[in-house]
Amino acid sequence: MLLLISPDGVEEALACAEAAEHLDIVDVKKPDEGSLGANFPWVIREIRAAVPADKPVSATVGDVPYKPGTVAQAALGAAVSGATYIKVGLYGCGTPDQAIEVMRGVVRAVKDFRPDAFVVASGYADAHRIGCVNPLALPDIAHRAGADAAMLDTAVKDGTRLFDHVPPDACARFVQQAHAAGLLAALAGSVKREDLATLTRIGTDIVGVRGAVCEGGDRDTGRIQPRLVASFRAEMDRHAQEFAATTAAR
Ligand SMILES: O=C[C@H](O)COP(=O)(O)O
Repeated sequence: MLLLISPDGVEEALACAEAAEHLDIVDVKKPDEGSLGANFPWVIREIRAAVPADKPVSATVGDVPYKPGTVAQAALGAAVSGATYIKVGLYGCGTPDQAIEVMRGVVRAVKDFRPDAFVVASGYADAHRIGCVNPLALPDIAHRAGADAAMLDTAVKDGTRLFDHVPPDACARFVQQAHAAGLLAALAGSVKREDLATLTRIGTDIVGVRGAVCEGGDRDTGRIQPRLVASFRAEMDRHAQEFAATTAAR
């Protein structure tokens, strides 16, 4: 399982760079603009320059409206700024057809510019709270749009977590459907260390975190700490080893 960490700016990206050996993807975000809030192009550029070259930089395009042209142009902006993972939160899409239309525009805009870029279609585990597309439709949406991964996060950061809204069995189906479509499955949403056993068992490819690696576990007032990134990674590795041993013993 890959570890994606979401800094809110250059200072936290430097903390990620310090912990680079423990993480896989640095995900530029602007949390005060929403769960998948988009940061400025110059911040993406500065973070790309600050993070070791072998670590991919991801950028969120925002909690986007159902405006396919606007979103495609924003996604290209993230790619031009140096992100190679482009994440789109389909906040304003009420139906799978709307979400596919938005994602098709993003895939074309990004891949025309950079064919090896990795496009992530993200829905929200707590979609029922904001009236957006069913989270379990994301693998099919991502597949039909030509994206590379389907993701879930939570829209409302009020302490509720991924599994409060989409229980482990449903997340397992999400992962299976993504894999059946040839996609990676990424899961996030106030994930904590105690969720790692389940995320490992169900075959999650990428886990996204912020709060869990911030001081005090607080994604808003805490700052990302390299030592928390290292200990989160150690816990991931422990679960991966335990899971491998259990599977081998069967
Ligand atoms: O993409 C991952 C998100 O930044 C998750 O943030 P969170 O762990 O604070 O919910």
